[in-house]
Amino acid sequence: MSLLEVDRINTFYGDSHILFDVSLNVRENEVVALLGRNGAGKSTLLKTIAGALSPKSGAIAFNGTPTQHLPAHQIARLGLQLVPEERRVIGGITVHENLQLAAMTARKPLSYAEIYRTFPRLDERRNNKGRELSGGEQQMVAIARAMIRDARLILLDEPFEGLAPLIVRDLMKVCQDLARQGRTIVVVEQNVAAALAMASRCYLLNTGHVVFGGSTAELQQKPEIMNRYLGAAA
Ligand SMILES: Nc1ncnc2c1ncn2[C@@H]1O[C@H](COP(=O)(O)OP(=O)(O)OP(=O)(O)O)[C@@H](O)[C@H]1O
Repeated sequence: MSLLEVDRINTFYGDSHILFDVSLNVRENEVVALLGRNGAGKSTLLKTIAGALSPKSGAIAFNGTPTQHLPAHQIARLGLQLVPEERRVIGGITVHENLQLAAMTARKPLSYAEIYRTFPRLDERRNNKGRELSGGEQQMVAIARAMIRDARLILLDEPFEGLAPLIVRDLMKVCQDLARQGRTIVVVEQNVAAALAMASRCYLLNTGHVVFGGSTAELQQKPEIMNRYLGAAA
């Protein structure tokens, strides 16, 4: 059974129709990439899955539970966490306090030791304020917050944006380790090479339609699709 099943959803902003009959599925322990040009609808799709937006039609099931009519906080409690593009690390409190805040809203929080084992850099910086962190460290806090809430499925919206290549490499490894430890990841990323390197499957969106769904190896063997829908980014 799939951990996440999205079946022909249609999402609107007011009168603007953004997602058209979008379907996808994600199995446990996978890293799945969502690719597409700016404005293709990738963030809208993540927000719809996380319950921040409600689809006008279609169905979403997380771990067998229909979620398309549930509010975001209830979906989060089922074990699905969205790490938004803007990261939302609180600048005036320390790294550890940011994690404590996340743990407070968890049903069964993970131990801090486990988080700091995954992110030794955050252990070193645990007493630093959020605003003192680099972009990469802030992204680590954002992912660590989803982890501490013991999320089974983590949706990452452009996690590598603005980060140096070495940090991107470290974060890619963390994401793959999380999948090996039993978590599942859906990642939206403009850095197509990084996304394809860490994911086993991918979906390609174009103006709100899924135009490809399959293994990353399969996509890489179709340069015409890569060029047509990803252009220079590929
Ligand atoms: N709050 C909003 N209100 C109205 N339209 C929106 C809103 N947010 C996004 N859109 C529109 O929805 C479409 C899809 O945007 P979305 O952010 O999902 O794309 P994306 O693939 O994630 O692109 P990007 O990489 O630029 O974030 C775009 O045409 C965008 O202008």
